[in-house]
Amino acid sequence: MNLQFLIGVSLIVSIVLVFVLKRRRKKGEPPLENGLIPFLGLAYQFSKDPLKFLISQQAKHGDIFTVYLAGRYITFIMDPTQFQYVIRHGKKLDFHEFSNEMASRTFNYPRLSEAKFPQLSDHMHKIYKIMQGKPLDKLTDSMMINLQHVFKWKFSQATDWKTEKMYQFCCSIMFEASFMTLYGRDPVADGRKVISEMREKFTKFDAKFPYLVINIPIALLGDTKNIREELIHFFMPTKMDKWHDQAEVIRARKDILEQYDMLRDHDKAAHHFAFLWASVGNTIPATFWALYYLVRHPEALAAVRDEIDHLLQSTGQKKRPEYGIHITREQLDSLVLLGSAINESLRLCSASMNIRVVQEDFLLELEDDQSVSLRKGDFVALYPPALHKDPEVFEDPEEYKYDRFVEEGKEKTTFYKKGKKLKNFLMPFGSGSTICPGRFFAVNEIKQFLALILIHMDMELIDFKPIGQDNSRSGLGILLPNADVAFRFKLREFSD
Ligand code: HEM
Repeated sequence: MNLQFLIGVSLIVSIVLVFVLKRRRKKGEPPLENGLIPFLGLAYQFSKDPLKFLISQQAKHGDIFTVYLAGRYITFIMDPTQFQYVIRHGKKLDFHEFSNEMASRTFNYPRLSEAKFPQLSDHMHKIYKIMQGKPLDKLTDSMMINLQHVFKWKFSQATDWKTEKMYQFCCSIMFEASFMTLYGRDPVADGRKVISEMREKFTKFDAKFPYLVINIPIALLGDTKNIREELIHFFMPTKMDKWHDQAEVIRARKDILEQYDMLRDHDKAAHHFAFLWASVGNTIPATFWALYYLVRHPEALAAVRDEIDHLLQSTGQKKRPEYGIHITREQLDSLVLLGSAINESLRLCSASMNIRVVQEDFLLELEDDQSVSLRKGDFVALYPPALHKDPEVFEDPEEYKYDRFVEEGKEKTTFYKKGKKLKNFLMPFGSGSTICPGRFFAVNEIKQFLALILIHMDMELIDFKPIGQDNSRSGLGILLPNADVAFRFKLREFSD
């Protein structure tokens, strides 16, 4: 038998199998697209350009449809006026099962099963409150101090133009300052060297993160397994015990993890590593896009800088080279133009898919007496980029408008679809009970970074060629740029 014959036979068998075994749509269920390739279904078409693919399915089937993607049936709800009906069904549409499995596999700790680790998941979620409300003030103040340490160390000499790659630049500053704010530092070892080693390994791990999430065996991902182990080892309890000035949220996580004898030191360290990923994995690219768009749009940069300069004046602070700026959380909140510029860049670069797993067969009731039958084990997904790029909600959605989220000097929160005011119009942080617990801190960090750099630096792009987005982590959070971009900066002249 020759090879061509064998390939031909397997192809025919696969097509017959797909046809015989393919799922059929039942009454009340959404339109179904199985695709032709066994197991993969339409995964290839989806991964090439998720937004384009989903919009084409929407044009074909309407706002709700089910697609077979890499072994999973996923029902997409495309109409944002219906999102709240999915979000409020926390029990029948659960996220934790999915995230727990995915996170334990990706970061290499045992699954948080109730039988083995009673209430561990609950305890961990309660701790997230320490990143909101009053405790956020302390975290924010500490970030400001650490950011200024890094700025002073890196830029005191930048009196002449200095050129750097912008993503690298944002990554090194945000990684170091966020790490020190959350985890503190070892007072004896050369903290800066340790953090920079960790950042290099983190960047390598992060590049493979999307493959781990979709369950590609780590053995096929080159050196990733060793790098992950090295990263986990940074957080072994014996090492962390030596670090001073840890944030309350990290101390509380350590205390909780210590209460579970079934967890090995390695497992505890892996949990800390997972939290590190959550805290910088999206914040770094989000910071990059926020800075990139501002530097690319000088009128936006000037307006935002003006707002910050006014705040400094009104609080009696002067821009001085010694980096002693203090901006409280309330003052950060009052910077509406800066907040709007950040929201606008999040609108353009965030691609976090909100996924829920259907816990039992049930009828999901939607607005206007609509309903849809869902099957146990299927996924339900909201894909915010379709909302973020919807011209009915955001006029000229491909354009960067730094003041899109400002109205009469205040934050604008009124956006409409089909004449209805949307409850969820910007969703970079997920939604409902699983919404990102670090979102307020994240926005504050980015504001602080931008405020400091606008106060202290003049900046210009060197590469004017517009950059695109790397779609490989589409569905997982903030997209990375598909290339880094050179820019130059120097210290602004300070006057009395
Ligand atoms: C721009 C920056 C950030 C973005 C876009 C982002 C986005 C997200 C998203 C989409 C989720 C999943 C929520 C869901 O699917 O419903 C999430 C979860 C999470 N985020 Fe963030 N995040 C950011 C920054 C942060 C920061 C700074 C921290 C901590 C300091 C943090 C901590 C977490 C944690 C711990 C979870 C998991 C929550 C759970 O266990 O349910 N995030 N984030």
